[in-house]
Amino acid sequence: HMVSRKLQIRRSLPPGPKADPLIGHLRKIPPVGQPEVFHEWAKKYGDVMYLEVLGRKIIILDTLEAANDLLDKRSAVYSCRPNFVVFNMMGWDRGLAFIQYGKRFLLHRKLFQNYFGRQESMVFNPISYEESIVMVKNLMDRPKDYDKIIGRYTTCIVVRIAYGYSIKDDNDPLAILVDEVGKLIHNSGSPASTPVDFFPWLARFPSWFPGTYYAEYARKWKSLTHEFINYPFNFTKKQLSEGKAQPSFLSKHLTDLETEEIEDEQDYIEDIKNAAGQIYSAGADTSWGTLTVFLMAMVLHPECQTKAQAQIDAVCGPDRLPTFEDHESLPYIEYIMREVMRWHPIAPMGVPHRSLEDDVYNGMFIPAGSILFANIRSMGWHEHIYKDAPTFDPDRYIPKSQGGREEPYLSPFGFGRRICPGRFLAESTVWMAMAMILATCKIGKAKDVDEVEITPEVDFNIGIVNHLKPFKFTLVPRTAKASALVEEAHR
Ligand code: HEM
Repeated sequence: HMVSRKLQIRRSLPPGPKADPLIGHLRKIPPVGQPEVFHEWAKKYGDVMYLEVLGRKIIILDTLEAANDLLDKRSAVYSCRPNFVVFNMMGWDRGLAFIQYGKRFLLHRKLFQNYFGRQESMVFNPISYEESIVMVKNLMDRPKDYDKIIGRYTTCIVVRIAYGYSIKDDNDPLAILVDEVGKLIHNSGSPASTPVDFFPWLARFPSWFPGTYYAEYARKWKSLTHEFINYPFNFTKKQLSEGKAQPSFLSKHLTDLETEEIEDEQDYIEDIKNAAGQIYSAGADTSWGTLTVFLMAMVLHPECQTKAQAQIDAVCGPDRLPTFEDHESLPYIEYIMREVMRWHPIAPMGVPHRSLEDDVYNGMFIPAGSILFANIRSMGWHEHIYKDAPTFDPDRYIPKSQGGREEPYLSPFGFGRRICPGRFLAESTVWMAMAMILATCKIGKAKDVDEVEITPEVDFNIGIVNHLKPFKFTLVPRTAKASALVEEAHR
């Protein structure tokens, strides 16, 4: 009887490719290019696919409809996370992204939502504007350092917001910590090309794994994570006690403590400390990666750059730089941003959710404990929604009322109760950087020794957040006037 029931359940699981005994689909899942391969499979097996890897039940959602139906409309069931063993061992266990559904999750979620709501996030606009000027100034001076400069832009913003801390230069102790931790997070999914690195998110030690690679790795890095979370925390605490603290997420919550009744104050301080740490660990690399994709798009599509610059010139004229006030008047910049995020989302399969109860969807059985990935990358490839999907084409978002196709904005920020709480801040930082770069810089193809233009390859380092490998291009001030405006604003 048990066997027949098991068989019945198995039969009604979502379809998927045939699995190997014990290891399941492990050998079928490629180490890179997973979103692409899953999308191909989905054409054969359907929008909701079932895979099994080393005993873990995995569901891949290929359409926005399926992701919304489950992760959003049934969010009471689908808002937990898998146990991220490696990250927890490294000391990230109180960061919202990794917290399991429950009381602590609700607390952290509230902390983020109250501080980073749509309205609330507008308070950060002046920070993004200021930092974008520093960024273009540095880009003009040292274009070859573009990757570092853009990374510094996004880091400076989140660190100011989280701690009221201003990073001065590359030797700033916090800048160094951020670089170190970036490397750490990037390497934690894939120790080497072993079969475990099938998903950077789910890496863990299977019992047969040689040695104790992760355990050692995690131990080694735990103190660094600790330092990363504690160093700026202690800075702000000290500033507060000296009456010098700049407004920030942390200073607000530490100050509120003086008037609020909190049951376990020590524990609560741990929570706000880790939430502040999460602002910069979740907020910097993501926006950074997105902006390097933007640069790539501009190198490959000079026609889009020209169009954007014509719009900026028409709206801002020659005598001033773009500001957030221009957002409505510069729709083409908004379309470029949407298209960058659809073209190459830097978290192409988002962050996995875990289901808490058995469920049935369109006749398919989804067992409790399933790990669900929404293939955001492939959602941008559905030709019936995105015409010529592989092509970078910001015009696809032009409204119907203006003769356009009005294709929908494919939000890269995830779903349901886990949707990225920093999305409004992310959009404004990314938009500001794009507008400022387009207004003041000219991006082009680099030339090789024979004066032949180099067309860079779109090639990513794969991690939790994908990052374009360094590529060659040119960046110069658009005009002497643009350069002078930046110099002046920078002073
Ligand atoms: C372009 C930039 C960004 C992208 C593409 C991005 C994308 C995402 C995605 C896909 C998720 C997972 C959502 C899900 O599980 O369904 C997420 C979660 C999260 N993001 Fe972002 N994000 C960005 C910027 C930011 C910023 C600036 C912050 C800082 C406030 C932030 C804070 C977080 C946090 C705390 C979570 C975890 C939420 C949870 O587990 O409940 N993100 N983000």
